[in-house]
Amino acid sequence: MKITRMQCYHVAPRWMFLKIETDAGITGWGEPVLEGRAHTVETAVHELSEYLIGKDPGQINDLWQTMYRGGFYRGGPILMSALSGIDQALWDIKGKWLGAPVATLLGGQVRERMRSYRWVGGDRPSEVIAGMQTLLAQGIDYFKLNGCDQMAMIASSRAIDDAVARVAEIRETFGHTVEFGLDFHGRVSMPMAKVLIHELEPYRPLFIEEPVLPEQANAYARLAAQTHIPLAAGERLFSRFDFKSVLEAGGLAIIQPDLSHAGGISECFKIAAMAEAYDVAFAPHCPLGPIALAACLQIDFCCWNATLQEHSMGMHYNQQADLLDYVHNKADFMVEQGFFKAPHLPGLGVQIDEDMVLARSQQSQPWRNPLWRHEDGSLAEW
Ligand SMILES: O=C(O)[C@H](O)[C@@H](O)[C@@H](O)[C@H](O)CO
Ligand SMILES: [Mg+2]
Repeated sequence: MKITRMQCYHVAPRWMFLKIETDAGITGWGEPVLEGRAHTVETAVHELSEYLIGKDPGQINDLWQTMYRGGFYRGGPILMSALSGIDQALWDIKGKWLGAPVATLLGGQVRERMRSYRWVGGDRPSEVIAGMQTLLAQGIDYFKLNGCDQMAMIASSRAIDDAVARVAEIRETFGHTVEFGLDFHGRVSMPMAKVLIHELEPYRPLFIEEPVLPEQANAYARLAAQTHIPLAAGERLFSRFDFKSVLEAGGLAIIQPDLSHAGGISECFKIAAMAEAYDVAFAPHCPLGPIALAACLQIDFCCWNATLQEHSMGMHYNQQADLLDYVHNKADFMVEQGFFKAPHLPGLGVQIDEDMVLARSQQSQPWRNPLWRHEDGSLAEW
């Protein structure tokens, strides 16, 4: 079998799908996207395609190493997002060719279902209680919300109190009938993370995500030493080599690589194994589309330390389209009592509505995250 064509499709809300075609008539789908930089990633996919057109798609390991090492420069969000989506599509082809889900090819299932969690509130967390009440009525009791609004390097006690009050209200309203992660989203400086984490300790959130920016990853161990709250990060780390230093330094209880940014199925399967050696849980980041989620689920069902799966159903970014709009086999991705079922179809297990992708790709607008400013006019971390 040989790869004959690779084509990217930009679709609402902010995703990009890659279709890889072969001379055997088998196609594979991937999601090589970096939110807000889709066109840059598309160019990287096009450049990497020079290593793939005419090659055997089944040679995933060699194609991965060639794409990673062949261009001298390696790693980082753009190149690794391009590589990730290509890797996903190659595994989709391999599974379809062999008639098995990717999880089966990677050694088979270690669980019967996978715990998921649902976003509530938006970029500036609001209506969290109402959102949780609505979803709790549907049997969903695991959530994630942004833990704070923008936060100055030395924040006011009012800003700290606002963040803590939101969490206190969750516990006052629901007690411990709900679990929730707090995403600091890299908005908080190290000094303020110490203060916020200390103030949040009594409310026992399930985890605190990106307590500081990835550039401050050396602070995770110090922050962990002051709290019992599990710390999580990883959506802005892009390979085994990024995770290696973080795992060695310690501090993270949960790592959250994104299968569309951190090297795809091939790389994240290895990252999960590295984390297991350090007794660290694996919880793939996935605020993206259905192909990215399908890739995550393949890894979730064959990695013992996979614990929590993010998804974007009803997420605040999903304007003009929601998670399953481009999918034929929607039922395979429905969350039941908070859990995903095991994938059963060959490959990634997602059947893409190509007509809809083609139609919507004609009208898609580029997505950009907002630029936030502090009250003094300086740029704020979003
Ligand atoms: O945890 C999450 O989902 C993420 O922090 C998410 O909010 C961001 O990654 C966003 O997708 C960036 O454009
Ligand atoms: Mg996050």
